[in-house]
Amino acid sequence: MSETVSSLTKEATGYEKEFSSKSSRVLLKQLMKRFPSHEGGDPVVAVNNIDLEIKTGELTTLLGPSGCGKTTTLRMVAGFEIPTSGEIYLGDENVVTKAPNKRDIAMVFQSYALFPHLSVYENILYGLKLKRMTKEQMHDKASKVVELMQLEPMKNRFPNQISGGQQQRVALARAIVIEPRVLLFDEPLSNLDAKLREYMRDELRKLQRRLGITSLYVTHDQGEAMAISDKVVIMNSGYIEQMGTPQEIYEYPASRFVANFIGKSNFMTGNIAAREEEAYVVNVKNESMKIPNPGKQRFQVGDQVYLAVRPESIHLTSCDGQMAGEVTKAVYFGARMEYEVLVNSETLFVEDYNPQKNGMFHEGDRVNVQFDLPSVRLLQD
Ligand SMILES: Nc1ncnc2c1ncn2[C@@H]1O[C@H](COP(=O)(O)OP(=O)(O)OP(=O)(O)O)[C@@H](O)[C@H]1O
Repeated sequence: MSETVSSLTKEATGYEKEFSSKSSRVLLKQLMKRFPSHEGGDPVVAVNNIDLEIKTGELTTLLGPSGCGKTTTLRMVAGFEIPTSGEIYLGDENVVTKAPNKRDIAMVFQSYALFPHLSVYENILYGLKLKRMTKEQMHDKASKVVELMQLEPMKNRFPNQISGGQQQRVALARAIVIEPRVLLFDEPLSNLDAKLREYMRDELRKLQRRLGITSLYVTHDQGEAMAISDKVVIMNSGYIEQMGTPQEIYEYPASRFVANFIGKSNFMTGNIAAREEEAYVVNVKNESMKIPNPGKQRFQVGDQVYLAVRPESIHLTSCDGQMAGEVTKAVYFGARMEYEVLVNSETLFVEDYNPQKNGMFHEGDRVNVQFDLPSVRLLQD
């Protein structure tokens, strides 16, 4: 493992200067993919008229449950799948009709897809053979990437003689050596164990930032998406549910689907009782709560809404609170406590990240529940 954990991104090698001028934005316009049904039923709409822009140098992640259309979108950008309709721009050029190898894109796969009969160095050199270059230029570029990715000690080994993490670094080196305009990642870390995965995730992000490569990344792992992305795109049944920075998506989810997909959330139903300049008054069961309005929502009096409350935005106290409840479950995790609390016949999930200071409660305890009102979100669906 020592070779694997040596940093991918040591001091600048000068390579990044050559690279950065090649980056460019990706624009998807009304992109759609419909697959014919295999069993004579309705066709499958895998991607449903999506619009998406990935700015130059940004890393955007497609995140969503299995079957939501992430991989199909990525494959259309790569040119492996032909869209039913819509446009794909790389820079200012619509590349929809271009073959994959003419798009100036490189892809990193979950399976690494290295050539087993070629050494690490030959694998990296391989992509350059398709370019019009002298041997000297090819070796110059390959050597720079070997240095950048710290693959020198293993450059003469074959893929089966290095670890999974090292193989993925070679796959990444092979992708960046051709200096593509755009880098595509299809669940690149899924085959690695949890610790290495986290390490590689951070290294990959550092490298991507340093080289400024416009990147589109597919994962179903929300932690990975939050950690590496400039923007996260949440997909659901072929649609884009929401896109934004990780913080926007977490703090301002646009729907219950997003609030539940990124992190956990409690949902309580309520009715808008009054609208004030800076807040909504919402009736929840027999209580009334004043929720500060962050300015993005427009509800009318009488509207039914869902109050989305993150588990860490609910505090338990033995003193004053907004509602009374009973602890039905209490689990100690050291750095945090997790509780289930029965309030007005609904169970709320609560996390306390400072239990030593805030005090611990036990199953059966009567508690008062305090909501951190500025972080409560009102959602319509
Ligand atoms: N070649 C195909 N023929 C028919 N249907 C397909 C084909 N490829 C994908 N689909 C369907 O299109 C939908 C989207 O699939 P896609 O692989 O893009 O989802 P995904 O979000 O990447 O899922 P996962 O996380 O499981 O890889 C699914 O319903 C899938 O069954």
